[in-house]
Amino acid sequence: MAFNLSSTDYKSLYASDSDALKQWLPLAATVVLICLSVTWFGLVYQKTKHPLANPPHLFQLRLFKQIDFLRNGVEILMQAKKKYAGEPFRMINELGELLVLPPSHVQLMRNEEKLSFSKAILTDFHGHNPGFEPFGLFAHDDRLAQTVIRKQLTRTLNTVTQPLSSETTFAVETIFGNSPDWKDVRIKDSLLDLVARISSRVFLGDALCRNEDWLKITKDYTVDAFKSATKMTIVPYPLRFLLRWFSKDFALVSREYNLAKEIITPVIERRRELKAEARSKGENVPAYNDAIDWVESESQGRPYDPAAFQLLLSFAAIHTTTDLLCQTLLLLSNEPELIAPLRDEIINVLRVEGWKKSALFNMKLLDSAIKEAQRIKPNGLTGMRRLATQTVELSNNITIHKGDRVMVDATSMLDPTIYPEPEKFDIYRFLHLRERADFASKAQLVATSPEHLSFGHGMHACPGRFFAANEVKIALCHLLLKYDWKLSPATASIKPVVHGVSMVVNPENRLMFRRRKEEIDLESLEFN
Ligand code: HEM
Repeated sequence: MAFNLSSTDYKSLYASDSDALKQWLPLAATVVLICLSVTWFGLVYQKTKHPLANPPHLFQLRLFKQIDFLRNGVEILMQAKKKYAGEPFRMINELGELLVLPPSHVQLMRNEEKLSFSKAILTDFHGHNPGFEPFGLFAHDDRLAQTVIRKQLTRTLNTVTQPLSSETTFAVETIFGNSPDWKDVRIKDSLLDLVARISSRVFLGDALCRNEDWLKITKDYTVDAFKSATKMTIVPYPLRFLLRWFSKDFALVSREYNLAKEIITPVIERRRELKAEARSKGENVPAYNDAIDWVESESQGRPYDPAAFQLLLSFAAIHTTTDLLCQTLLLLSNEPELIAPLRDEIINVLRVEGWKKSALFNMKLLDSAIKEAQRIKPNGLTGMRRLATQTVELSNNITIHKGDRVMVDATSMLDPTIYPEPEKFDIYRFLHLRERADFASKAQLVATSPEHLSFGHGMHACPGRFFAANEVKIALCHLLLKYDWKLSPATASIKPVVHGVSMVVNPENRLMFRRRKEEIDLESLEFN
């Protein structure tokens, strides 16, 4: 999952809540002055020997470096990478201090149990606060969510193709309509709606996936939680408790969490009743093919928080998948001649195989195009976020101290020695790389490697990537066969919005589309 916000979100991040804080300013100023000196000395004289790439000036607040990083992160990272060639270095990013390991260290740290992804998320998203329960669940020792995704969702992927495709039919028609005339749309909004609807079909079943209140929460929670969490991070530690009481963003996150509970709890209670009733009558216990049921069975009666579980899925899945789908469609609309070979492949495969398990696997050019879209705009230039839960000695004498936040330099995805002409969107790139013995195992969309870190790598590599890959492919089958696409004249550039070293599709980008007659009826295809 990539944890990114749009430019609009960042603007409001620094704008709101100032009124409530004004009355606390005298106290704040005193505490800040004390923090300031402590922070500076703390930052510069660290226990670690790794150099700090962007140290604050004498008595400069770390907050200013964090804001500076949001604006100039790419430059700071690239200069540090050059200066400390191949060596680890520290950097102040928007969340605080970070140890950046060079790409050569990916294999050393990928399966290190003392480097925890979920604890990093728990810390960065302040998961102990009310409304932030999903992040607590994320980092729970029993790893319930990770297990449900690995054991249930991924293993039964072929059984969700049918609901995914059926819901895509409904969602695409609702969102894009059937007009043969060209229309213009802010594409990210439309695709966010599409992904929210079809993911919710699999996560919550058919009773809730068209519930507008839920659809709003599943889209908004991630953005609002991210905003509040970042705000919490940039406020000095001793003042954070004030945000909990006075921040409107915090109140919003709590409201969304409570509303999610109100929506989900009755459905779960009803299902539990129906199951108990069936058991008592000795009848077949009703089963549902969705994440509500999977987590019920995986938890084996242990108490867990269903709303937190669903919001965790929303957080991990909705914006990340939207960004990838949107990036792929933008790049294709920028060069519409690339759409024809993809359509041909989709038609040829579906005509022979229908929606059978192997069909999506056999759309190899589509797979390559999506992976290439992900490579050309990685979700960040650093990856594999980790928190050291204990001190770790990597085998090359690098010490990572307990409590260190660690990431890896992920710029390999744009490295011309690995990917010639890295700025070129070559939809055949990974298809051809499948034929190279040294790259064959790394060339599929779901494969992770040090050369392509968009889904991370190692023991914490994204467990939802198999589902995300299928979902993006199914969505593209519908979107490419049913519509023509081109850039809107209102879209001067499809460059992403960059904050720090994170990159997201520009939410202002617009596309034009018109209904075309699809060569095959996607609704009438066989599923088995
Ligand atoms: C294009 C879509 C997606 C992208 C780009 C993405 C990316 C990532 C990344 C980069 C990580 C961290 C991996 C690491 O650091 O090694 C991650 C972890 C994770 N992702 Fe995804 N993700 C996507 C979709 C999904 C979906 C659909 C789900 C759920 C169904 C999901 C669930 C998770 C979970 C639970 C983790 C934590 C794994 C752990 O704690 O070990 N992701 N994802």
